[in-house]
Amino acid sequence: MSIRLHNVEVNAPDNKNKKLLKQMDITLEKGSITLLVGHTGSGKSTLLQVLAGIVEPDSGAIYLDEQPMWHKGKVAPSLLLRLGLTFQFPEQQLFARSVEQEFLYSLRPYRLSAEERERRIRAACAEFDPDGVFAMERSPFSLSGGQQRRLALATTFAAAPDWLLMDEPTAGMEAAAVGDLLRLIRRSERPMGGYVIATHDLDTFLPLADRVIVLAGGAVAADGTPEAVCRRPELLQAAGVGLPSCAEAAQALERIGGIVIPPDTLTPERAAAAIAEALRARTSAGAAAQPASMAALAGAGSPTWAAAACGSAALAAPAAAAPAASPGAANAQPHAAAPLSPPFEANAAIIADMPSATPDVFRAAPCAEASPSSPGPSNVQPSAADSSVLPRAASPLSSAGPSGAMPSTDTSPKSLGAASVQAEEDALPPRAAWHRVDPRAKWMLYVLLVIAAMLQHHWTGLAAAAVPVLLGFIGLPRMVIRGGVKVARSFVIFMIVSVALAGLQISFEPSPFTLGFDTQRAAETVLNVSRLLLVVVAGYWFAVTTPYGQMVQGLGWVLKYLKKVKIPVDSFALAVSLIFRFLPLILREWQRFSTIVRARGKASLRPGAVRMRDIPALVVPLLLSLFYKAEEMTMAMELKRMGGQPLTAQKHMLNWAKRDTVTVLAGVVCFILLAIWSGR
Ligand SMILES: Nc1ncnc2c1ncn2[C@@H]1O[C@H](COP(=O)(O)OP(=O)(O)OP(=O)(O)O)[C@@H](O)[C@H]1O
Repeated sequence: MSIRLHNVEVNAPDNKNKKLLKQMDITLEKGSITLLVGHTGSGKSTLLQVLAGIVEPDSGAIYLDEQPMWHKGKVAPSLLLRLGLTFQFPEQQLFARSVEQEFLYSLRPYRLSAEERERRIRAACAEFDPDGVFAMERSPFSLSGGQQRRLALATTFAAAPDWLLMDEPTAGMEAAAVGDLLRLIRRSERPMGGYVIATHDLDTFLPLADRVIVLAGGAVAADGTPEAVCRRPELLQAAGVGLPSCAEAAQALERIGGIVIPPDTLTPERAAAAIAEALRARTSAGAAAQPASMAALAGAGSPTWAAAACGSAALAAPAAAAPAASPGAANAQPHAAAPLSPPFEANAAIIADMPSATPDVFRAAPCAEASPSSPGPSNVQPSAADSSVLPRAASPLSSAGPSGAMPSTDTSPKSLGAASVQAEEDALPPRAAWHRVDPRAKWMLYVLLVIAAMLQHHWTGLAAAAVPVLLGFIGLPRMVIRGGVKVARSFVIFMIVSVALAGLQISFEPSPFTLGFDTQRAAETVLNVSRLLLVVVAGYWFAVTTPYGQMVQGLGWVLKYLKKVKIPVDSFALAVSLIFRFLPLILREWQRFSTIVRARGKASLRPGAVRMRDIPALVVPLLLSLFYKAEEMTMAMELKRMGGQPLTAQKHMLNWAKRDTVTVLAGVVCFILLAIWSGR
């Protein structure tokens, strides 16, 4: 079973001109372990969410076993059941009242027998909870961060999906837990799918992987075996990834000790073997510079594994340097004499084709090193030794067809640098014009429009009052407008219930009782509640166009005149601004829960939707988030006051401009017109 992405592109939800993923053409073959690496913000999590059927591509298509994943904005549950995603932060995916409920929520879509469920929970706990902290009745929120990460992994592993997609699985985990996870991945057979792991932890995962996809600015910058990618350290560095420790140590060894070993010895054991072999070759060639090299190596604080590997061979080496006389010693030439030993030149040439080549190129690379025609010794990059050191599944790349081809992106370090600068520019949030307006002007506009709306007693007046409010949303990101529609939709349900109750007439005479509906009273209620709806929409506009700090300052400024007459306005300002701040928070929490329901509950829903039956479960995490946020805000407020400057006095941060005067004047004109209208 394969996952295939064909020309997949994903736009930022709030800015369709910003591409989070560009032209992704990737095939992940079954049995494979693929790493997604890249600078922070390069698109790893987004790609994982696309693979998991959580984010729908804006263009292109994704196939699971050649079946299109998305159909009319949804993914079929049968496909979702084959995909398991662990999120970057465990708190993004845990929500239940107890550890047991977490497991049951993940396993429910699989409709297992009670015994099988029990067996899987026990097996997962045995793997991920060696200390026995997962008491079934315990709240997941009482676990430490690392324990939460283990629980998140345990619930996903218990579901045993074909494809395990893990976002930074080792973040916040101690070494022992990382070791447990690696053992589990190595041990598990995965005939139907594979692993895709987004990570910055190259040391841990490179030795395990079959394939590494390097992302930069939302595009594939390099794609190949771990060894092939390590042989192009400049690509990794240009993509902002950094090098695994072994590759760094190999560079240091060459720089300081003049000892060349391949940069793709991915484990300490392989690196040590390569160093020992290089030293043996040098000794046998009569080279004499080793003691000096070793002293330099030790003085430079090189990794202890390198020093240990050099150990006795170094002491036995002759004192005088000698040119590499035999072909077997070619790899031991000092860097100054030969910047790249012959095998490295060969590799560089092969991998220089990487961007436009198929993954076959990367498979070919290790073989090229061992080619009999190669002037270098086979011990430089022991491809045969690779498999003996780290047994792994047959490389999925060996069967990669044209669909696995990499996009013909220019991945020279220079262009990657340019791509990351471009990506940073793209990442700047779109500045809606309203964000630049002084919050005091927005407060005044808001108050004027709300009072004008409340003055209206007829539908025409209310419709006229709605016009300036709705005009305020022009130019705001689509995501914000969608959020507003959601708020309004919930309010409309409240309206329908209110109107139905207001119009309902129950009379008990004559007996038993008669049921009627007073349309006039219902119509009055519709008008009243619609006025309220307009106030809510205006409040939402104000909240989404005003950063929190500005809102508090603006409100403080409005209220400071009351303060002069000894009215305590600080707490009022805080309370009002918190209410505004919580609206977007609730929307965000809703989005998070929708993601959990689709990823863990395997619900075939459109992004942003939540099943009715999951709503009770949403209440607890929502309240918790609100409490956390409130606590954070309280602390921030306290800190701000520590300088002895109350919030309401921060007027100097605000800057009144001509556009603010125009905004207030426009509000005054609207207010006067609407007030006249309401009096007709
Ligand atoms: N909902 C969103 N709206 C706008 N931009 C977004 C959204 N989600 C992600 N992005 C942007 O998309 C880019 C890729 O984000 P993503 O989380 O995929 O990166 P990443 O490689 O996983 O980063 P990290 O290593 O820090 O987790 C970032 O620039 C991020 O700011």
